[in-house]
Amino acid sequence: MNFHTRKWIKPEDLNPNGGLFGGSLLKWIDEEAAIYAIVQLENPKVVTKYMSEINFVSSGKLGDIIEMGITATAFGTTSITMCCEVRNKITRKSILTIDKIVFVNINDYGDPTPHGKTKIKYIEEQFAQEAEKE
Ligand SMILES: CC(=O)SCCNC(=O)CCNC(=O)[C@H](O)C(C)(C)COP(=O)(O)OP(=O)(O)OC[C@H]1O[C@@H](n2cnc3c(N)ncnc32)[C@H](O)[C@@H]1OP(=O)(O)O
Repeated sequence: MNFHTRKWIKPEDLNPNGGLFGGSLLKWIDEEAAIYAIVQLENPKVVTKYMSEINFVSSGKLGDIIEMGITATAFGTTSITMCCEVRNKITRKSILTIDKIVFVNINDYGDPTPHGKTKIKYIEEQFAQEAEKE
């Protein structure tokens, strides 16, 4: 799993007890998963359909640097399924895991639409292929 996006935990991200607010984390994950799905399916119109159990493994605190990792585990006809882990960038301690996040590829009317993708696209491979064509 590649960990791309990093966040620096700031005062506005905390809950009243001083730990990282779970709602903030989920908002970041939903956006991260949306971006991942948009890139993989090559369509900006994707929606969150389903999230499995969310395991808040350990808490984040003020000043922590965390990183989010998402990877595709299955490509359906109109859907893409991903798993997610958030961890402390310095200690590598796991903060959260989600086994299954499903996004659906939609058309202009909001209806599920086949995306035609079957495997993970790696940006490096795409650049290499484009360079070969030139
Ligand atoms: C990034 C964001 O903030 S998006 C905002 C939050 N999300 C939303 O507002 C989405 C609201 N939901 C919807 O609009 C609709 O439910 C839709 C368009 C996503 C799907 O409509 P549905 O009628 O359920 O579609 P349908 O039954 O054809 O299923 C579509 C795909 O989702 C999958 N799916 C449906 N329900 C589930 C579920 N509970 N769990 C896992 N996958 C599911 C199906 O298997 C199908 O995948 P496939 O084509 O790869 O086999």
